[in-house]
Amino acid sequence: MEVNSIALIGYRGSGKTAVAQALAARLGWDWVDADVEVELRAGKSIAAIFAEDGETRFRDLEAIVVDLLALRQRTVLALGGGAILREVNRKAIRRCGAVVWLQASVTTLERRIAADPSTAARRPNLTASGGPAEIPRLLAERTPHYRACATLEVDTEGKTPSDIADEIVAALGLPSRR
Ligand SMILES: Nc1ncnc2c1ncn2[C@@H]1O[C@H](COP(=O)(O)OP(=O)(O)O)[C@@H](O)[C@H]1O
Ligand SMILES: O=C(O)C1=C[C@@H](OP(=O)(O)O)[C@@H](O)[C@H](O)C1
Ligand SMILES: [Mg+2]
Repeated sequence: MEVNSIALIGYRGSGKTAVAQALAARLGWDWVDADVEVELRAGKSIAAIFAEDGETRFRDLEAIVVDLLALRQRTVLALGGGAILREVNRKAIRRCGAVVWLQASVTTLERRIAADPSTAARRPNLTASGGPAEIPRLLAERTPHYRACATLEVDTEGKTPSDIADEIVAALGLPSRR
């Protein structure tokens, strides 16, 4: 099957947003971030949606956005880390030509999340503990879903987003502009 769209999945901090931009530049495609689209629809940040309307409202908006974005052609789609939680989203994601699971260790995820200035607005606590403590359990819970959706798995440890974009282009056999 010809690959005419790519979805990036993986835990928070795996690099979906950063790699989507690098990958789209290689391919001459558009890129889009599901979290940005949710914020535009809600007219507020993800942290504000969680605080004022609750996580379920965020997940409902995310499902609408995923359904629409999965129809795009020549687009790299950066999903939120929890987009794979709903079966309806997993079905939509599988409609993309390729689904790439970006992987990193818990330590690396923790470090990237803590250093990212967008974390305060985009990554509210998902459990009562919140913070780094929730990562190992949620990653373990979500891993079967990432695995079930992915058509390609990429280890991001020690690689830059640019390296990772090159690796994906090569693995999918797509023509690169570089
Ligand atoms: N391969 C990488 N190596 C080092 N830092 C990275 C890498 N990928 C992403 N980052 C950084 O980690 C943070 C989270 O990346 P982001 O792309 O927002 O992840 P995600 O969208 O999967 O949550 C950002 O500050 C980003 O610049
Ligand atoms: O893992 C999650 O459930 C979430 C991940 C975030 O996206 P990133 O994976 O881009 O950080 C964002 O969608 C929201 O905070 C929920
Ligand atoms: Mg992101």
